[in-house]
Parts: sequence; structure tokens; C-alpha cells
Amino acid sequence: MSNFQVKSPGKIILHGEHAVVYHRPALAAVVGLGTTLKFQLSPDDGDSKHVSFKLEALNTNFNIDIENFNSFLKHCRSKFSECTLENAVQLLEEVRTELAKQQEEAPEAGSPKKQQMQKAFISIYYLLAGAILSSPIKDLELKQSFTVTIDTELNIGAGLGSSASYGVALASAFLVFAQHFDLSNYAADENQALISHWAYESERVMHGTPSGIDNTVCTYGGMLRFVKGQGFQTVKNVRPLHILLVDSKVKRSTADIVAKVRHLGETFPEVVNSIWDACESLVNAAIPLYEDFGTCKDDSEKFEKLERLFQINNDLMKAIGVTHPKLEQIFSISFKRGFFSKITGAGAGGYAIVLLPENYASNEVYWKLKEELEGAGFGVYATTAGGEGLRMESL
Ligand SMILES: Nc1ncnc2c1ncn2[C@@H]1O[C@H](COP(=O)(O)OP(=O)(O)OP(=O)(O)O)[C@@H](O)[C@H]1O
Ligand SMILES: C[C@@](O)(CCO)CC(=O)[O-]
Repeated sequence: MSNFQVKSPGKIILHGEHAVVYHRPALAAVVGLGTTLKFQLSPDDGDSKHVSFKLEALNTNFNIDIENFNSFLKHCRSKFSECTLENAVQLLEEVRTELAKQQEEAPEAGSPKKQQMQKAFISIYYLLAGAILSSPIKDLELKQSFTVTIDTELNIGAGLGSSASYGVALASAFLVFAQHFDLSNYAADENQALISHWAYESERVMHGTPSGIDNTVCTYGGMLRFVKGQGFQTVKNVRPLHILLVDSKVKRSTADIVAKVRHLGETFPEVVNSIWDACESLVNAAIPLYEDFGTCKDDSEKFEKLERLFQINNDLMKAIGVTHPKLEQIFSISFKRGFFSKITGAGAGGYAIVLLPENYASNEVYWKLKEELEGAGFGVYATTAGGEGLRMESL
């Protein structure tokens, strides 16, 4: 086993966020920001062998004692003869029980920061155990010390899929470590499906009931249409879509927002279902526009239609209550300058996305928009939607 690196992108949801939790189609794309994971073998350190995790974004380090972890693997093997995707639920329960016993390694839940750290650590323990217990190598155990360093360009809890990107990076690294596949064939269909599956399991730790769209798009890359429980189709967009990511700097948890929207749907089922119907029609109307983009000389009519769909989509999200005064400020600054924008992901804070025309950089109004957003205290980053997915390479 040699040292290696994983790069997994973040994502935006173009259309269909929230509705996708209720089995309606959604459209997502990767962005040019992501997570970097470095896997490095450590020199042998005598008696106390351990695996170190450095989580730069949370400014924290965790150690897993190799002997304790191997005892946990043994315990799991005695409980279920093989770890398959079907008994992953049981494994997560075992991990939670084990970590509750090791309070000093798994920080107690408390402040939001501690909760972030705890979820990040549960994901590590769960995905590492899952990859090893389901390995094609019988009775595989941890032997040598190693260090995993994870850094990210994605703001956490902001709608850019930091958790899915983190899950994809962890799943890829642990699956290679447990010899499910190697760096030469991680992009094979069955291996990508395995990565996305375990990244989904990490998303379950973070969110409770994720739709699966984030781990799917962060694994496969590009732009894709996704329906929960039915898989995805790639949307072949000829021309990259230019997007301005605008950070409202309002923190929120996807799990909390999804739970609030679920409650609204339970209180007013018919009203909220008709919003999901509208979201579905909107995705169906948007896909041909994205697919057709760049196929003829003048895209202006299609672009104007997309702008209207951005606006309708955003108004539907406002109707379910996932906006925020800071997001409203972004929408109004953009609209005043002639740009259309929307919430992306869970909303209630996090990022907004502004649709940019093809030649935006030579347009003076764009620079005015950027300046005004920055002047109002927002973070802005221009990128394209629909680039490359996960990448792995040796170091
Ligand atoms: N680089 C990272 N290092 C450690 N933990 C991370 C990292 N990125 C994400 N996480 C974990 O993911 C959790 C954030 O997930 P959450 O879904 O709320 O935000 P998000 O993925 O950025 O937003 P969204 O799902 O709306 O796109 C954090 O609590 C933390 O545990
Ligand atoms: C809000 C939501 O639709 C998007 C999160 O990026 C939740 C999910 O799909 O799990």
C-alpha cells in the first residue's frame, strides 16, 4: 500500500431540493471546489499503534487505537458473519454503542461545533469498519499506523455538499485501503457505486434521512437528474453553466431544515404536495434547456427561460419557508443588477447561486454585482456547474 490522495468535489442543487426527499426528481451538478484527503503511512511507533485523523476544517485531530479497533472488528464479526450493504444499519448501531463507551475519543454532543466533530468521527469509524468488514480479504485487520489528513475548500453547513464530499473522500480512501479496488480502477461502474453507497451511509450519520442526491453527484460528477430510490441519469450539457456562489455566512444544519420542512408537510399535506408537484414540473421543464445549451449560436432565449425557472424555483422554496433575511438581501442585490438567483440545497442560510451569462466576465454589471455583494459582507466565488467528479492518485 502506498500513499495516495483523493479529491472529491462539492455540489449545487440546481432544481428540486427538498422535493427530492419525497421522491420527486432533482437536478444537481458538481462545482469547482471540493475536499482533499491525503492517506500517508506512518513509521512504526513501537507499542502504541494508531491511526491519526487530521480534520483541518474542524481544527481537530482524532486517534484510533489499532488494538481497540481490531477488538471492535472481532466483536462485529462475532455478531454478523459478513458485513453487507444490508446489515450496514446494524453496524452503525454497533459503532454508536462502541463510541459511547469511548467518550474521550468521540467528543460528547453539546455545542454545534462538538456535534460537527462527533458526526465527523462517527462517519470515520463507521466507514472504516464497514470497508474492512466487507473486504474481499478475509479477516482483514488494521496493522500499520497511518495518517489521514482532510482539508476542504467548502464551507461546512452551507449547502455546497461538504458532508457528501467528505463522505465520498472517506469512502474512497477506506475502500482502497481494504482492497475492494485500487487506484487504477476506482472509476469502474461497480466501484463508483460502492463509493457512493458508503458515502450515503456517511450522509445518514450527518442528516438522518438524506435523499442520496449529494453523495451521487459528488461521486459521479457532471450534472445529473436524480430520483431517490431510482438512481440517476447524466444530463449532457454542451456548454458549462456559469454560476456565482454567494455565501450568506449564515450557518445552519441540513438535518434541522429537512426536519422542519417534513413537519410543514405533515401539517399541510395537500398544500405542500402541490409545491412538490410544481418542483417536479420545473425540473422536467429545465432539463431540455440545460441539455440544449450551447447547441446553437444564440442561447439568449434559453438563458432567459432558465432565469425564469430560477426565479420560480426560488419562490417555491420561499413558500416552504427556507429563506433567510441575508439570502433575501442577496436576491434583491442580484435582481437590481438584472441577475436571477436562488437558494441551493437546504436553504435557510448557506449559499445562494446566481445564474451568469456566457460572457459575464466582460460585462461591467457583473463586476458591479460582485463588488456590491462583497461590500455587503457576502463571500463570492465564480465557478462552473457540471465538472469532473471524484479523482484518486498516488502521492
Ligand atoms: N471537511 C470536513 N471535515 C470534517 N467534517 C466535515 C467536513 N465537511 C463536512 N463535515 C461534516 O459534515 C457536517 C455538515 O453537514 P451538512 O449537511 O449540515 O452541511 P453541508 O453538507 O455543507 O450542506 P448541504 O448538505 O446542505 O449541502 C458537519 O457537521 C461535519 O460533521
Ligand atoms: C435539502 C436536500 O434536498 C438537499 C441537500 O443538499 C436534502 C436531501 O436531498 O437530502
